Amino acid sequence: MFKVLTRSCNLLLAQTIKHSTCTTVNLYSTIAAGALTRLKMSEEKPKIVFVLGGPGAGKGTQCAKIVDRFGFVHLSAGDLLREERAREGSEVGALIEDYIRNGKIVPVEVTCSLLEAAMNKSDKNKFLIDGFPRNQDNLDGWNRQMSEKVDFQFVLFFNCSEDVCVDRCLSRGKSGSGRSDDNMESLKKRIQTYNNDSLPIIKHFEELGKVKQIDASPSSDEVFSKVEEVFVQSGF
Ligand SMILES: Nc1ncnc2c1ncn2[C@@H]1O[C@H](COP(=O)(O)OP(=O)(O)O)[C@@H](O)[C@H]1O
Ligand SMILES: Nc1ccn([C@H]2C[C@H](O)[C@@H](COP(=O)(O)OP(=O)(O)O)O2)c(=O)n1
Repeated sequence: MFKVLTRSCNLLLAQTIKHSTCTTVNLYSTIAAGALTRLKMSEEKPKIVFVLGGPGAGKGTQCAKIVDRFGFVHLSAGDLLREERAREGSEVGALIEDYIRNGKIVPVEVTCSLLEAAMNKSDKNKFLIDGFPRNQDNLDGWNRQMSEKVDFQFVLFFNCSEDVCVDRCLSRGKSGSGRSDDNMESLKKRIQTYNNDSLPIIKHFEELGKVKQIDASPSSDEVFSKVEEVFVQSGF
């Protein structure tokens, strides 16, 4: 993401130009101009879209389609937490499992660091941040650690009734998601957390005029046609 290497190459090229013959200077100038353009592009802050909605609303499903159509990188906070939980030697694995199983939101220090590391690993400049920020702690941590480093675009909010969300999660569990929270007991807590902690965050972004709301109850292709409109209208 942040191309320090490009900067060094550029300096090297500038020094080479100083000590070269005229023809070589022209050649190197052209290369240097290219390097400069790349440097300028790489210095642009990454564009961020937050993707929110109830558990099972279809966030992951729609993100996969947005990646294919618009070239975003999909970073799911839940997936990153599950990966970290499964990583051998992780010091926070047990903590993550406890939070996930009980439908609670993992402290932001863990989640935000995983998100930042995943962004830094990528050479792309457009990110869908799925399932984050999910409570005030998530939002405050993001504002402290990341908001200055990114170019926030909007919140894509998949709105869906509780019954549809529950049905989708239970079917996902039955068809072998292997998730320790796709069961009725965890779901009750996840929905409570969503209503109490996540909806106020969506409301906060709404007050800032930053929410693009989509009805997530139709088929996934129908939902995506609305998503597509939002991204095209937003210049992607
Ligand atoms: N529009 C839709 N209609 C019916 N089922 C859907 C739709 N979108 C997603 N699903 C299914 O519902 C489940 C939850 O979707 P997922 O994208 O994993 O949701 P989330 O990321 O919001 O938890 C999955 O099994 C998925 O295949
Ligand atoms: N910002 C986040 C996102 C997810 N988590 C944890 C708690 C959530 O219940 C689980 C699962 O989240 P995920 O986004 O994968 O799934 P659902 O939207 O709930 O279907 O991960 C978290 O602690 N903090």
